[in-house]
Amino acid sequence: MKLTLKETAKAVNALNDVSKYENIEITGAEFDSRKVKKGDLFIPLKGARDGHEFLEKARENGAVLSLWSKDVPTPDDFPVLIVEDVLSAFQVLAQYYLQKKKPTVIAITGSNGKTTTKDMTAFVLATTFKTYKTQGNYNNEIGMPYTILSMPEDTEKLVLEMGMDHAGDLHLLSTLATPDIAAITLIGESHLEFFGTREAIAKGKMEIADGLKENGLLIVPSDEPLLKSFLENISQEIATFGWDNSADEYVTVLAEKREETIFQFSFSEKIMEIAVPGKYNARNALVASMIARRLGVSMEDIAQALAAVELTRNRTEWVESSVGAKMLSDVYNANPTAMGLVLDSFSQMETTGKRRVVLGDMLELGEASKVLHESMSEHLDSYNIEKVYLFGKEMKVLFDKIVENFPKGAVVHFDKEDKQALIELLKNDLQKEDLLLLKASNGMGLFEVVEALK
Ligand SMILES: N#Cc1c(NC(=O)c2cc(S(=O)(=O)N3CCOCC3)c(Cl)cc2Cl)sc2c1CCN(Cc1ccc(O)cc1)C2
Repeated sequence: MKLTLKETAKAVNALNDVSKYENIEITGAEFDSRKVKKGDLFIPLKGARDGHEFLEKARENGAVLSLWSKDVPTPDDFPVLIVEDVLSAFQVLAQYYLQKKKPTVIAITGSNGKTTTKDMTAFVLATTFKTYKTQGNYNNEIGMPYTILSMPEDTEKLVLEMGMDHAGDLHLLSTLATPDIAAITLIGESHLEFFGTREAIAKGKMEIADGLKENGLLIVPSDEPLLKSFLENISQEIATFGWDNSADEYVTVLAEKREETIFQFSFSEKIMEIAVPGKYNARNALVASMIARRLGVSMEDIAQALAAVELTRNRTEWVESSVGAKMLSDVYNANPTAMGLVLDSFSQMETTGKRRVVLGDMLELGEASKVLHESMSEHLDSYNIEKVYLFGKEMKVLFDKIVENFPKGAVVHFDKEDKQALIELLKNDLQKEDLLLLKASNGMGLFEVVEALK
Protein backbone atom coordinates (compact mmCIF):
# COMPACT_ATOMS: atom_id res chain seq x y z
CA MET A 1 0.00 0.00 0.00
CA LYS A 2 1.14 3.60 -0.62
CA LEU A 3 -0.90 6.59 0.52
CA THR A 4 0.13 10.18 1.25
CA LEU A 5 -0.66 11.81 4.57
CA LYS A 6 -2.94 14.31 2.81
CA GLU A 7 -5.08 11.75 0.98
CA THR A 8 -5.28 9.62 4.14
CA ALA A 9 -6.39 12.61 6.22
CA LYS A 10 -9.01 13.45 3.59
CA ALA A 11 -10.23 9.85 3.29
CA VAL A 12 -10.77 9.48 7.05
CA ASN A 13 -12.18 12.97 7.41
CA ALA A 14 -9.51 13.94 9.95
CA LEU A 15 -10.72 16.59 12.40
CA ASN A 16 -7.27 18.16 12.90
CA ASP A 17 -5.22 20.34 10.59
CA VAL A 18 -2.40 18.15 9.23
CA SER A 19 -0.72 20.85 7.12
CA LYS A 20 1.72 21.38 10.00
CA TYR A 21 3.09 17.85 9.42
CA GLU A 22 5.55 17.33 6.55
CA ASN A 23 3.88 15.25 3.88
CA ILE A 24 4.81 11.65 4.72
CA GLU A 25 3.79 8.51 2.87
CA ILE A 26 2.28 5.49 4.66
CA THR A 27 3.10 2.05 3.28
CA GLY A 28 1.05 -0.15 5.61
CA ALA A 29 -1.55 -0.19 8.39
CA GLU A 30 -1.40 -2.21 11.64
CA PHE A 31 -3.50 -2.47 14.80
CA ASP A 32 -1.15 -4.94 16.57
CA SER A 33 1.76 -2.76 17.67
CA ARG A 34 4.09 -5.81 17.59
CA LYS A 35 3.58 -6.12 13.85
CA VAL A 36 4.15 -2.44 13.00
CA LYS A 37 6.90 -1.94 10.41
CA LYS A 38 8.67 1.22 9.23
CA GLY A 39 6.28 3.51 7.37
CA ASP A 40 3.10 2.09 8.89
CA LEU A 41 -0.05 3.87 10.00
CA PHE A 42 -0.95 2.66 13.52
CA ILE A 43 -4.63 1.87 14.13
CA PRO A 44 -5.32 2.04 17.91
CA LEU A 45 -8.36 -0.24 18.20
CA LYS A 46 -10.19 -1.13 21.40
CA GLY A 47 -9.36 -4.79 22.00
CA ALA A 48 -8.69 -6.46 25.35
CA ARG A 49 -6.96 -3.13 26.05
CA ASP A 50 -7.28 0.20 24.27
CA GLY A 51 -4.74 0.37 21.44
CA HIS A 52 -4.09 4.05 22.30
CA GLU A 53 -2.02 2.72 25.23
CA PHE A 54 0.46 1.17 22.81
CA LEU A 55 1.50 4.12 20.64
CA GLU A 56 5.04 4.02 22.07
CA LYS A 57 5.52 0.39 20.98
CA ALA A 58 4.12 1.23 17.52
CA ARG A 59 6.47 4.23 17.27
CA GLU A 60 9.47 2.12 18.36
CA ASN A 61 8.60 -0.31 15.56
CA GLY A 62 8.53 2.42 12.92
CA ALA A 63 5.00 3.86 12.76
CA VAL A 64 5.05 7.31 11.07
CA LEU A 65 1.42 8.28 11.73
CA SER A 66 -1.48 7.12 13.89
CA LEU A 67 -5.26 7.39 13.73
CA TRP A 68 -6.40 8.89 17.03
CA SER A 69 -9.78 9.02 18.74
CA LYS A 70 -11.04 12.50 19.46
CA ASP A 71 -11.92 11.24 22.96
CA VAL A 72 -8.30 10.44 23.89
CA PRO A 73 -5.74 13.12 24.86
CA THR A 74 -3.61 13.87 21.79
CA PRO A 75 0.14 13.07 21.94
CA ASP A 76 2.00 16.31 21.26
CA ASP A 77 5.12 14.76 19.75
CA PHE A 78 3.72 12.35 17.16
CA PRO A 79 1.69 12.97 13.97
CA VAL A 80 -1.93 11.84 14.37
CA LEU A 81 -5.17 11.97 12.39
CA ILE A 82 -7.90 12.77 14.91
CA VAL A 83 -11.15 10.99 14.01
CA GLU A 84 -14.64 10.49 15.42
CA ASP A 85 -14.18 6.74 15.62
CA VAL A 86 -10.96 4.80 14.90
CA LEU A 87 -12.63 1.59 13.66
CA SER A 88 -14.92 3.47 11.23
CA ALA A 89 -11.96 5.52 9.97
CA PHE A 90 -9.98 2.29 9.44
CA GLN A 91 -12.89 0.87 7.41
CA VAL A 92 -13.39 4.05 5.36
CA LEU A 93 -9.67 4.20 4.58
CA ALA A 94 -9.83 0.61 3.29
CA GLN A 95 -12.82 1.52 1.12
CA TYR A 96 -10.92 4.56 -0.24
CA TYR A 97 -7.87 2.43 -1.07
CA LEU A 98 -10.07 -0.15 -2.82
CA GLN A 99 -11.74 2.58 -4.91
CA LYS A 100 -8.32 3.99 -5.77
CA LYS A 101 -6.69 0.70 -6.82
CA LYS A 102 -9.84 -0.84 -8.35
CA PRO A 103 -9.00 -4.57 -8.28
CA THR A 104 -11.80 -6.96 -9.20
CA VAL A 105 -13.35 -7.86 -5.84
CA ILE A 106 -14.68 -11.37 -5.20
CA ALA A 107 -16.59 -11.85 -1.92
CA ILE A 108 -17.19 -15.33 -0.51
CA THR A 109 -19.31 -16.36 2.46
CA GLY A 110 -21.00 -19.53 3.68
CA SER A 111 -20.48 -21.72 6.72
CA ASN A 112 -17.38 -23.93 6.72
CA GLY A 113 -17.00 -23.94 2.90
CA LYS A 114 -16.00 -20.28 2.66
CA THR A 115 -12.33 -20.70 3.62
CA THR A 116 -11.80 -23.61 1.22
CA THR A 117 -13.62 -21.83 -1.59
CA LYS A 118 -11.68 -18.62 -0.93
CA ASP A 119 -8.37 -20.51 -1.07
CA MET A 120 -9.36 -22.43 -4.22
CA THR A 121 -10.59 -19.28 -5.98
CA ALA A 122 -7.40 -17.35 -5.19
CA PHE A 123 -5.23 -20.30 -6.24
CA VAL A 124 -7.00 -20.67 -9.60
CA LEU A 125 -7.04 -16.91 -10.32
CA ALA A 126 -3.31 -16.71 -9.51
CA THR A 127 -2.59 -18.77 -12.67
CA THR A 128 -3.60 -15.74 -14.71
CA PHE A 129 -3.78 -12.61 -12.51
CA LYS A 130 -1.97 -10.86 -9.65
CA THR A 131 -4.19 -12.13 -6.86
CA TYR A 132 -4.46 -11.40 -3.11
CA LYS A 133 -6.71 -13.12 -0.56
CA THR A 134 -7.89 -13.02 3.06
CA GLN A 135 -5.26 -14.52 5.38
CA GLY A 136 -6.29 -16.69 8.33
CA ASN A 137 -9.60 -15.70 9.89
CA TYR A 138 -9.32 -12.03 9.01
CA ASN A 139 -12.89 -12.05 7.66
CA ASN A 140 -14.72 -9.63 9.97
CA GLU A 141 -15.16 -5.85 10.38
CA ILE A 142 -11.53 -5.55 11.52
CA GLY A 143 -9.90 -8.30 9.49
CA MET A 144 -11.39 -7.33 6.13
CA PRO A 145 -10.21 -3.68 6.16
CA TYR A 146 -6.82 -4.99 7.27
CA THR A 147 -6.79 -7.41 4.30
CA ILE A 148 -7.68 -4.62 1.85
CA LEU A 149 -4.97 -2.28 3.20
CA SER A 150 -2.43 -5.14 3.06
CA MET A 151 -3.11 -5.81 -0.65
CA PRO A 152 -0.03 -5.27 -2.86
CA GLU A 153 -0.13 -2.18 -5.10
CA ASP A 154 -0.42 -4.25 -8.30
CA THR A 155 -3.23 -6.57 -7.17
CA GLU A 156 -5.66 -7.33 -10.01
CA LYS A 157 -8.03 -9.77 -8.23
CA LEU A 158 -8.88 -9.53 -4.52
CA VAL A 159 -10.60 -12.55 -2.94
CA LEU A 160 -12.29 -11.54 0.32
CA GLU A 161 -13.75 -14.01 2.78
CA MET A 162 -16.69 -12.42 4.60
CA GLY A 163 -17.62 -13.89 7.98
CA MET A 164 -21.03 -13.59 9.59
CA ASP A 165 -21.63 -13.80 13.33
CA HIS A 166 -24.70 -11.58 13.52
CA ALA A 167 -27.31 -10.04 11.24
CA GLY A 168 -25.89 -6.88 9.68
CA ASP A 169 -22.32 -8.18 9.56
CA LEU A 170 -22.35 -8.96 5.83
CA HIS A 171 -24.23 -5.73 5.00
CA LEU A 172 -21.32 -3.74 6.45
CA LEU A 173 -18.63 -5.85 4.74
CA SER A 174 -20.41 -5.90 1.36
CA THR A 175 -21.11 -2.16 1.29
CA LEU A 176 -17.47 -1.49 2.27
CA ALA A 177 -15.96 -3.75 -0.41
CA THR A 178 -18.64 -3.38 -3.17
CA PRO A 179 -17.78 -6.76 -4.75
CA ASP A 180 -17.94 -7.53 -8.50
CA ILE A 181 -18.75 -11.18 -7.74
CA ALA A 182 -20.36 -12.50 -4.53
CA ALA A 183 -20.74 -16.20 -3.69
CA ILE A 184 -22.70 -17.95 -0.96
CA THR A 185 -21.26 -21.45 -0.62
CA LEU A 186 -23.75 -22.90 1.88
CA ILE A 187 -26.38 -21.79 4.36
CA GLY A 188 -25.51 -24.44 6.95
CA GLU A 189 -26.33 -24.43 10.63
CA SER A 190 -23.55 -22.38 12.21
CA HIS A 191 -24.65 -19.62 14.58
CA LEU A 192 -28.18 -21.09 14.71
CA GLU A 193 -28.08 -20.19 18.40
CA PHE A 194 -27.78 -16.50 17.42
CA PHE A 195 -30.08 -16.47 14.41
CA GLY A 196 -32.76 -18.76 15.77
CA THR A 197 -33.86 -20.14 12.41
CA ARG A 198 -32.19 -21.16 9.15
CA GLU A 199 -34.40 -18.58 7.40
CA ALA A 200 -32.71 -15.89 9.48
CA ILE A 201 -29.30 -17.33 8.55
CA ALA A 202 -30.29 -17.24 4.85
CA LYS A 203 -31.43 -13.62 5.23
CA GLY A 204 -28.14 -12.73 6.89
CA LYS A 205 -26.12 -14.43 4.15
CA MET A 206 -28.05 -12.59 1.42
CA GLU A 207 -26.70 -9.30 2.82
CA ILE A 208 -23.52 -10.15 0.88
CA ALA A 209 -25.40 -8.78 -2.17
CA ASP A 210 -26.13 -5.42 -0.52
CA GLY A 211 -22.94 -3.90 -1.91
CA LEU A 212 -22.74 -6.04 -5.07
CA LYS A 213 -22.07 -3.86 -8.15
CA GLU A 214 -25.05 -3.41 -10.55
CA ASN A 215 -23.21 -5.34 -13.29
CA GLY A 216 -22.00 -7.87 -10.70
CA LEU A 217 -22.72 -11.59 -10.39
CA LEU A 218 -24.27 -13.43 -7.43
CA ILE A 219 -23.44 -17.15 -7.19
CA VAL A 220 -25.72 -19.21 -4.95
CA PRO A 221 -26.56 -22.90 -4.33
CA SER A 222 -29.47 -24.18 -6.44
CA ASP A 223 -30.64 -26.52 -3.68
CA GLU A 224 -31.32 -23.97 -0.96
CA PRO A 225 -35.10 -23.23 -0.95
CA LEU A 226 -34.62 -20.66 1.86
CA LEU A 227 -32.82 -18.33 -0.57
CA LYS A 228 -35.57 -18.39 -3.23
CA SER A 229 -37.70 -15.55 -1.83
CA PHE A 230 -34.65 -13.31 -1.24
CA LEU A 231 -33.37 -13.88 -4.81
CA GLU A 232 -36.53 -12.32 -6.24
CA ASN A 233 -35.32 -8.93 -4.93
CA ILE A 234 -31.92 -9.22 -6.63
CA SER A 235 -31.50 -7.10 -9.78
CA GLN A 236 -28.00 -8.36 -10.59
CA GLU A 237 -27.20 -11.49 -12.63
CA ILE A 238 -27.54 -14.75 -10.65
CA ALA A 239 -25.82 -18.08 -11.34
CA THR A 240 -26.71 -21.22 -9.40
CA PHE A 241 -24.55 -24.25 -8.69
CA GLY A 242 -25.45 -27.73 -7.51
CA TRP A 243 -25.32 -31.49 -8.05
CA ASP A 244 -27.59 -31.82 -11.12
CA ASN A 245 -28.95 -29.99 -14.14
CA SER A 246 -31.53 -28.11 -12.08
CA ALA A 247 -28.58 -25.75 -11.46
CA ASP A 248 -26.99 -23.45 -14.06
CA GLU A 249 -23.69 -25.28 -13.49
CA TYR A 250 -23.27 -28.59 -11.67
CA VAL A 251 -20.59 -31.07 -10.66
CA THR A 252 -20.72 -34.82 -11.09
CA VAL A 253 -18.52 -36.61 -8.56
CA LEU A 254 -16.93 -39.62 -10.27
CA ALA A 255 -14.83 -40.97 -7.39
CA GLU A 256 -14.08 -40.09 -3.78
CA LYS A 257 -10.74 -41.47 -2.68
CA ARG A 258 -8.91 -41.04 0.64
CA GLU A 259 -6.56 -38.39 -0.71
CA GLU A 260 -8.43 -37.00 -3.70
CA THR A 261 -11.76 -36.44 -5.39
CA ILE A 262 -12.40 -37.02 -9.12
CA PHE A 263 -15.21 -35.09 -10.78
CA GLN A 264 -16.55 -33.42 -13.91
CA PHE A 265 -18.14 -29.97 -14.34
CA SER A 266 -21.25 -29.39 -16.47
CA PHE A 267 -19.30 -26.87 -18.58
CA SER A 268 -16.36 -29.07 -19.56
CA GLU A 269 -15.58 -32.59 -20.82
CA LYS A 270 -12.43 -32.60 -18.68
CA ILE A 271 -12.13 -35.15 -15.88
CA MET A 272 -10.86 -33.06 -12.94
CA GLU A 273 -9.29 -33.85 -9.60
CA ILE A 274 -8.45 -32.14 -6.33
CA ALA A 275 -5.99 -33.55 -3.86
CA VAL A 276 -8.51 -33.48 -1.01
CA PRO A 277 -11.36 -35.91 -0.20
CA GLY A 278 -15.03 -34.98 0.14
CA LYS A 279 -17.73 -34.23 -2.39
CA TYR A 280 -18.26 -30.78 -0.81
CA ASN A 281 -14.77 -29.87 -1.93
CA ALA A 282 -15.85 -30.67 -5.49
CA ARG A 283 -18.73 -28.19 -4.93
CA ASN A 284 -16.32 -25.60 -3.56
CA ALA A 285 -14.10 -26.21 -6.61
CA LEU A 286 -17.14 -25.67 -8.85
CA VAL A 287 -17.80 -22.24 -7.28
CA ALA A 288 -14.11 -21.33 -7.63
CA SER A 289 -14.19 -22.41 -11.29
CA MET A 290 -17.39 -20.50 -12.08
CA ILE A 291 -15.69 -17.37 -10.73
CA ALA A 292 -12.46 -18.05 -12.62
CA ARG A 293 -14.25 -18.71 -15.93
CA ARG A 294 -16.25 -15.50 -15.52
CA LEU A 295 -12.95 -13.63 -15.17
CA GLY A 296 -11.33 -15.29 -18.21
CA VAL A 297 -9.17 -18.11 -16.78
CA SER A 298 -8.83 -21.01 -19.28
CA MET A 299 -10.15 -24.51 -18.49
CA GLU A 300 -6.57 -25.83 -18.75
CA ASP A 301 -5.38 -23.39 -16.10
CA ILE A 302 -8.40 -24.16 -13.90
CA ALA A 303 -7.83 -27.93 -14.12
CA GLN A 304 -4.11 -27.63 -13.44
CA ALA A 305 -4.61 -25.33 -10.46
CA LEU A 306 -7.34 -27.47 -8.88
CA ALA A 307 -5.16 -30.56 -9.14
CA ALA A 308 -2.40 -28.75 -7.24
CA VAL A 309 -4.38 -26.72 -4.72
CA GLU A 310 -3.13 -26.80 -1.12
CA LEU A 311 -5.79 -25.85 1.38
CA THR A 312 -5.03 -24.11 4.64
CA ARG A 313 -6.37 -26.65 7.09
CA ASN A 314 -9.63 -25.27 8.43
CA ARG A 315 -8.06 -24.79 11.79
CA THR A 316 -10.99 -23.77 13.91
CA GLU A 317 -13.03 -26.91 13.25
CA TRP A 318 -14.20 -29.02 16.16
CA VAL A 319 -12.46 -32.36 16.61
CA GLU A 320 -13.65 -35.22 18.81
CA SER A 321 -11.61 -36.65 21.68
CA SER A 322 -11.25 -40.40 22.18
CA VAL A 323 -14.01 -40.30 24.85
CA GLY A 324 -16.32 -38.28 22.57
CA ALA A 325 -15.74 -34.78 24.01
CA LYS A 326 -15.76 -31.92 21.47
CA MET A 327 -12.46 -30.01 21.24
CA LEU A 328 -11.90 -26.60 19.62
CA SER A 329 -8.27 -25.63 19.25
CA ASP A 330 -8.44 -22.03 18.04
CA VAL A 331 -4.95 -21.54 16.65
CA TYR A 332 -5.64 -18.11 15.11
CA ASN A 333 -4.34 -14.83 16.46
CA ALA A 334 -2.79 -15.49 19.85
CA ASN A 335 -3.33 -12.00 21.18
CA PRO A 336 -5.26 -10.82 24.27
CA THR A 337 -8.27 -9.62 22.24
CA ALA A 338 -8.71 -12.85 20.33
CA MET A 339 -8.35 -14.94 23.52
CA GLY A 340 -10.96 -12.81 25.28
CA LEU A 341 -13.36 -13.01 22.34
CA VAL A 342 -13.12 -16.78 21.99
CA LEU A 343 -13.53 -17.28 25.77
CA ASP A 344 -16.67 -15.12 25.71
CA SER A 345 -18.22 -17.05 22.81
CA PHE A 346 -17.13 -20.43 24.27
CA SER A 347 -18.77 -19.52 27.60
CA GLN A 348 -22.11 -19.16 25.78
CA MET A 349 -21.93 -22.41 23.81
CA GLU A 350 -24.66 -24.94 24.49
CA THR A 351 -23.48 -28.14 26.18
CA THR A 352 -24.97 -30.97 28.22
CA GLY A 353 -21.52 -31.61 29.68
CA LYS A 354 -18.91 -29.34 31.23
CA ARG A 355 -16.95 -26.47 29.64
CA ARG A 356 -13.19 -26.81 30.13
CA VAL A 357 -10.49 -24.42 28.80
CA VAL A 358 -6.78 -24.91 28.24
CA LEU A 359 -5.03 -21.53 28.00
CA GLY A 360 -1.37 -21.37 27.08
CA ASP A 361 1.01 -18.41 27.10
CA MET A 362 0.52 -15.53 24.66
CA LEU A 363 4.06 -14.76 23.57
CA GLU A 364 5.82 -11.49 22.65
CA LEU A 365 3.73 -9.25 24.85
CA GLY A 366 6.83 -7.68 26.39
CA GLU A 367 6.43 -5.65 29.57
CA ALA A 368 2.63 -5.68 29.06
CA SER A 369 2.55 -9.46 29.34
CA LYS A 370 1.70 -9.74 33.06
CA VAL A 371 -1.25 -7.32 32.98
CA LEU A 372 -2.54 -8.81 29.70
CA HIS A 373 -2.43 -12.40 30.94
CA GLU A 374 -4.14 -11.30 34.18
CA SER A 375 -6.81 -9.48 32.14
CA MET A 376 -8.09 -12.84 30.87
CA SER A 377 -9.69 -13.22 34.31
CA GLU A 378 -12.47 -10.94 32.98
CA HIS A 379 -13.39 -13.75 30.57
CA LEU A 380 -13.25 -16.66 33.03
CA ASP A 381 -16.30 -17.21 35.20
CA SER A 382 -16.70 -20.32 37.37
CA TYR A 383 -20.42 -20.20 36.57
CA ASN A 384 -19.77 -20.92 32.87
CA ILE A 385 -16.45 -22.74 33.00
CA GLU A 386 -15.95 -25.87 35.04
CA LYS A 387 -12.18 -26.18 34.90
CA VAL A 388 -9.27 -23.98 33.74
CA TYR A 389 -5.97 -25.62 32.76
CA LEU A 390 -3.23 -22.94 32.52
CA PHE A 391 -0.06 -23.78 30.66
CA GLY A 392 3.25 -21.87 30.53
CA LYS A 393 5.13 -19.43 32.72
CA GLU A 394 3.23 -16.32 31.57
CA MET A 395 -0.05 -17.94 32.62
CA LYS A 396 1.14 -18.31 36.25
CA VAL A 397 -0.05 -14.74 37.02
CA LEU A 398 -3.52 -15.63 35.74
CA PHE A 399 -3.52 -18.74 37.94
CA ASP A 400 -2.62 -16.62 40.99
CA LYS A 401 -5.37 -14.17 40.09
CA ILE A 402 -8.30 -16.57 39.55
CA VAL A 403 -7.57 -19.64 41.69
CA GLU A 404 -9.50 -18.15 44.66
CA ASN A 405 -12.57 -17.41 42.47
CA PHE A 406 -13.04 -21.05 41.47
CA PRO A 407 -13.86 -24.15 43.54
CA LYS A 408 -10.83 -26.02 44.94
CA GLY A 409 -8.99 -27.89 42.18
CA ALA A 410 -10.93 -26.16 39.36
CA VAL A 411 -7.91 -24.13 38.27
CA VAL A 412 -4.57 -25.84 37.67
CA HIS A 413 -1.27 -24.60 36.26
CA PHE A 414 1.46 -26.48 34.37
CA ASP A 415 4.87 -25.29 33.29
CA LYS A 416 5.67 -25.72 29.61
CA GLU A 417 7.96 -28.68 30.45
CA ASP A 418 5.01 -30.54 32.01
CA LYS A 419 2.92 -30.90 28.84
CA GLN A 420 2.69 -34.68 29.37
CA ALA A 421 1.24 -34.19 32.87
CA LEU A 422 -1.34 -31.80 31.39
CA ILE A 423 -2.29 -34.43 28.80
CA GLU A 424 -2.65 -37.14 31.49
CA LEU A 425 -4.89 -34.91 33.63
CA LEU A 426 -7.08 -34.02 30.63
CA LYS A 427 -7.38 -37.71 29.70
CA ASN A 428 -8.48 -38.35 33.25
CA ASP A 429 -10.96 -35.41 33.44
CA LEU A 430 -12.58 -35.35 29.98
CA GLN A 431 -16.07 -36.84 29.79
CA LYS A 432 -18.16 -37.64 26.71
CA GLU A 433 -20.43 -34.58 26.74
CA ASP A 434 -17.72 -32.04 27.62
CA LEU A 435 -16.56 -29.08 25.48
CA LEU A 436 -12.86 -28.29 25.54
CA LEU A 437 -11.37 -25.02 24.24
CA LEU A 438 -7.61 -24.77 23.67
CA LYS A 439 -5.91 -21.45 22.90
CA ALA A 440 -2.28 -20.31 23.06
CA SER A 441 0.50 -18.92 20.88
CA ASN A 442 1.61 -21.50 18.30
CA GLY A 443 4.94 -21.76 20.08
CA MET A 444 3.28 -23.51 23.03
CA GLY A 445 2.54 -26.60 20.91
CA LEU A 446 -1.04 -27.17 22.08
CA PHE A 447 -1.76 -29.09 18.86
CA GLU A 448 0.23 -31.95 20.46
CA VAL A 449 -2.29 -31.93 23.32
CA VAL A 450 -5.17 -32.12 20.83
CA GLU A 451 -3.46 -34.97 18.94
CA ALA A 452 -2.92 -36.88 22.21
CA LEU A 453 -6.61 -36.52 23.16
CA LYS A 454 -8.04 -37.50 19.74
N1 LIG B 1 -5.63 -5.66 23.44
C1 LIG B 1 -4.74 -5.91 22.78
C2 LIG B 1 -3.67 -6.24 21.92
C3 LIG B 1 -3.89 -6.74 20.64
N2 LIG B 1 -5.11 -6.93 20.03
C4 LIG B 1 -5.25 -7.19 18.69
O1 LIG B 1 -4.32 -7.28 17.92
C5 LIG B 1 -6.62 -7.38 18.19
C6 LIG B 1 -6.93 -8.63 17.66
C7 LIG B 1 -8.21 -8.88 17.20
S1 LIG B 1 -8.54 -10.49 16.57
O2 LIG B 1 -9.62 -11.04 17.33
O3 LIG B 1 -7.31 -11.21 16.58
N3 LIG B 1 -8.99 -10.35 15.03
C8 LIG B 1 -8.27 -9.50 14.18
C9 LIG B 1 -8.61 -9.58 12.75
O4 LIG B 1 -9.75 -10.25 12.37
C10 LIG B 1 -10.07 -11.40 13.09
C11 LIG B 1 -10.09 -11.16 14.58
C12 LIG B 1 -9.17 -7.89 17.21
CL1 LIG B 1 -10.76 -8.20 16.60
C13 LIG B 1 -8.86 -6.64 17.72
C14 LIG B 1 -7.59 -6.38 18.23
CL2 LIG B 1 -7.23 -4.83 18.87
S2 LIG B 1 -2.42 -7.04 19.86
C15 LIG B 1 -1.49 -6.51 21.21
C16 LIG B 1 -2.29 -6.10 22.24
C17 LIG B 1 -1.67 -5.54 23.47
C18 LIG B 1 -0.15 -5.73 23.52
N4 LIG B 1 0.48 -5.57 22.23
C19 LIG B 1 1.96 -5.76 22.23
C20 LIG B 1 2.66 -4.90 23.22
C21 LIG B 1 3.51 -5.48 24.12
C22 LIG B 1 4.20 -4.69 25.03
C23 LIG B 1 4.01 -3.31 25.04
O5 LIG B 1 4.68 -2.54 25.93
C24 LIG B 1 3.14 -2.73 24.12
C25 LIG B 1 2.46 -3.52 23.21
C26 LIG B 1 -0.04 -6.50 21.23
